[in-house]
Amino acid sequence: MTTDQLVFEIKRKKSFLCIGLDVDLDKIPSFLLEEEDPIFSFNKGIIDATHQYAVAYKPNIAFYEAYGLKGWKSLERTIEYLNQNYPSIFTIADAKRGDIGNTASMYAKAFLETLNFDSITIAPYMGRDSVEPFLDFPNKHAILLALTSNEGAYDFQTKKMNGKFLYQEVLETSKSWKNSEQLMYVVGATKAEYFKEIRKIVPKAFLLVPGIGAQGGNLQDVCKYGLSPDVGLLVNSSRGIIYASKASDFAEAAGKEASRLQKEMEAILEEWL
Ligand SMILES: O=C(O)c1cc(=O)[nH]c(=O)n1[C@@H]1O[C@H](COP(=O)(O)O)[C@@H](O)[C@H]1O
Repeated sequence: MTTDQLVFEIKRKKSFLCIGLDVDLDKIPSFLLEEEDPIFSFNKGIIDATHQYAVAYKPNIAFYEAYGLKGWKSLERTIEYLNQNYPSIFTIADAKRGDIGNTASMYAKAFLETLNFDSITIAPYMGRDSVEPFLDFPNKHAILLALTSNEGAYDFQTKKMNGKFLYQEVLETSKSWKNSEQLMYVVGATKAEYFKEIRKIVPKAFLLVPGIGAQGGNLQDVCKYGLSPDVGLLVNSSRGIIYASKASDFAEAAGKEASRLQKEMEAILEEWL
């Protein structure tokens, strides 16, 4: 999907909500465990109940790899279901990959071609050749970890290098890479005080913002300085939506929580656009 198409969908749906499909078999309703593919059944329920409120879905690959071949099959079915039934939804493989060039090319093929996601999250610390293979695919995107939502973000990302924070160096340097217009960046909602500086470096780029809900980040704080002229935000919630209820009404409860966030986003967009 092109960035323009994503912006169009955000304006059409009045939403920049991304829903994280981080499925844990210990947390889904027990009746689903009797199904042939409980993870896919859960995802299908969540997607069907929330798609009108969201513009993106982000399965975190760890939650599928944890279940071996079966988990990988569930991931494959989930992305196929999204691509076939909701082709205007932006899809993110939250895989946090990063390796030397020829290996990066195979990761890119795996997620952007074989599984056919629109984008993938990437750890940028191996540098240019570890990222550029993901940008060789037209209309696909690499989402670089810039300033992450976790406490450990302060271990390296806010350390100074050449007088700049490491996350600033990631943002600035990556702008010079081939096809850099296909880059997006992860910035945690728990780091809202950094958005003003970040927008000075990447005024237009899309930011994927996890950390609202379960991690305590706040949508209003993110939007204060995080919005770009064309919105430029995808705000993710995983546990806060998909486990809104752990009973048989899980899909309905997820729909309600997604709708609540969409309405909050609509009010923000009305003022912004
Ligand atoms: O790349 C990510 O999506 C990510 C980056 C980051 O800085 N923090 C972060 O929480 N994430 C992911 O975003 C999701 C957050 O989930 P919840 O805290 O349940 O909403 C998880 O899949 C995390 O792995």
